Amino acid sequence: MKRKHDQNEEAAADVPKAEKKTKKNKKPRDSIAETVEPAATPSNPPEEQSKAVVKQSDAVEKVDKESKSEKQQEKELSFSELGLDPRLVQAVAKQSYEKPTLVQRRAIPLALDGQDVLCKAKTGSGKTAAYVLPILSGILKRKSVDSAPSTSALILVPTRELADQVFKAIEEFSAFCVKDIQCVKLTDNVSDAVQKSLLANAPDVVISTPARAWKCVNSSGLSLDKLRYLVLDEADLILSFGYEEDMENLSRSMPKGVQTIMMSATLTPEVDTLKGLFCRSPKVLDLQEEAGAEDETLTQFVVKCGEDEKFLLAFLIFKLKLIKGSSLIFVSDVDRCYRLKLFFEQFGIRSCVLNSELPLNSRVHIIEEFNRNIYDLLIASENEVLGDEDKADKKEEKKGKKGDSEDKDGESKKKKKGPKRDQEYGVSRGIDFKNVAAVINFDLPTSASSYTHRIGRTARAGRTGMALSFYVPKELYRKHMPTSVKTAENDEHVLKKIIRQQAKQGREVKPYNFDKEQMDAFRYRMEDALRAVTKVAVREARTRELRQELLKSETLKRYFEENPAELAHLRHDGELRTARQQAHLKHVPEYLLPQDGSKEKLVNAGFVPLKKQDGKDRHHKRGKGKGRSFKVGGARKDPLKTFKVRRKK
Ligand SMILES: Nc1ncnc2c1ncn2[C@@H]1O[C@H](COP(=O)(O)OP(=O)(O)OP(=O)(O)O)[C@@H](O)[C@H]1O
Repeated sequence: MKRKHDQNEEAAADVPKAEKKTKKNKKPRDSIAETVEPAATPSNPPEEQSKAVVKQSDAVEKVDKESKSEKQQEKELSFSELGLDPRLVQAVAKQSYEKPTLVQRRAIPLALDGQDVLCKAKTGSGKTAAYVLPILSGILKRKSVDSAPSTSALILVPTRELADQVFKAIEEFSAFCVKDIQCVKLTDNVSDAVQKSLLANAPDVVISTPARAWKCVNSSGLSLDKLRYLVLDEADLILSFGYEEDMENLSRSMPKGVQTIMMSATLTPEVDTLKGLFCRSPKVLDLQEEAGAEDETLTQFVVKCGEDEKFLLAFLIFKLKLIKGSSLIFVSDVDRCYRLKLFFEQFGIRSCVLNSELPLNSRVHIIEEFNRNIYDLLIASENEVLGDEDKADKKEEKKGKKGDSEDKDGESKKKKKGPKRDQEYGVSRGIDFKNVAAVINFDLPTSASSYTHRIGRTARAGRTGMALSFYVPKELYRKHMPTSVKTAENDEHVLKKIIRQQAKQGREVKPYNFDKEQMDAFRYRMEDALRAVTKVAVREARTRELRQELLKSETLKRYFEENPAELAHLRHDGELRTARQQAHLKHVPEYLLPQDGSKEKLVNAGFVPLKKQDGKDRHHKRGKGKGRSFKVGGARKDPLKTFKVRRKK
């Protein structure tokens, strides 16, 4: 792919690096002192020297205080101080956003100033508002002097789900200027004629995936002549979704002087390529590090376990309700979604499934319902559609050939499977799942960047959250064939990359050990349930759900459009019942439960592991009836060290 790099751009891109270097190397006291007062030299008499030292330290303190208060002041900035249109500030207040987030404080003024911005900020940090608000503000300003309709902004996103989400955000932010902002998304399944008519009135903002956008530009449905803003949201993913050609075509159709804003959770070579195609000397905001560990609201754990133990752990965690709030469980492929759902069904644990096979309407509805806390458990698959992001990791880390070829193989297989599924689907990419207490990587992703995107679904916008990932060590891989997945072969290798990448961001991924003895008491139930979840049952479940969802999605679509209230009653977490039903598994007998009455939750994160193994045997077994019960000792303040389960009365 050709790049339009010019020297200016490269120089501009280097600026933040240089700034960072000076920031890192700068010892504030020394360097500030040098500029404030000359250092004592032999020519200065001793009293003068001591006066100078006193002066120096006074001055240093003053500057320190000033820079602290500047930072503090910046932190306390309100939306109304950012220079946005008052109608937008009003809409933001309606959303109950108290203060702008870091990315909003930094990006909004630059965007309002007309600068190209390339922004790297962590997932869930509020990037959508950071570009939507200044663009809407700019459009409103233009409209106050020129009301002629024209498409001013094109927002490109990698997935349909993300397009829906951005569309909703724009609807909300333009609540007080509805007449002045027309927004259209091109990702709905409508005929070309309908799409043309939507674009005929030159809506102010167009949201699309690159493929749709190019199709419309190419067919003259979408005119970019008056375009003033271009946004590439989730820029790191756009090329990995295979939109290279569309992006190149679009870049050639861009009029001069378009202001480009690129948002990304990671800065990959793909982002660099897009920067070359679309940006003029962008201001690069690397806010990932600046957000720093102090703002960290996410706790990350990894659990080493065998392939079947993943099912055992999941059963324990959800049957004993060890997580407070809703959880998003990631698995490696669509079959796995249904295997886990049917497994949960055996124990009466309700869950719903989200994957690329389901119709778009169902997917959107499932996400909406999940965000309304209707479901506690959502099982999602993503990898079978998106293997490509591994490339970025590999380019970055120049890994061994073996791993590469394996992944490429995997990729090509994945691509062959492609046509059946929606290539524009993406669960962990930019979708704003609200109030997710925990992300469970039931199957570890195949790359560190995928991990970043997955865990970004929790701990959003300052809320707390937890990520718990299972990984299978080499020696346990393929030791339980019915539950084995191919991706687990590289778990250890991927985990190393994940830990390294998280460490770069000042985040720690802590190992966590469950008490095997406690787990073993539940093992036979897990095995019973797994035996019932046969390949045939999984296949049937998959077909049945697809049939049901198609029915819900298509046949009922019009009805629900007319009766939106009824939509609330359409659930997606019903039992599929394709596996042998074992009623006894739905109840956990008392003798299996811990003896003490209640259970504590992990502070703010919602998760209470069974027991932390720290080498000391802190639990006391007690004989009781035919089963075992246990009491966990340890500090009460640390919920990681204790857990109690409420007995059924
Ligand atoms: N200033 C704010 N105050 C409170 N909540 C906010 C603020 N800005 C955004 N949010 C909320 O934070 C959540 C995450 O925002 P958003 O989806 O824009 O994040 P993001 O950085 O784009 O994440 P991702 O990289 O995963 O797409 C949303 O629910 C949004 O409503």
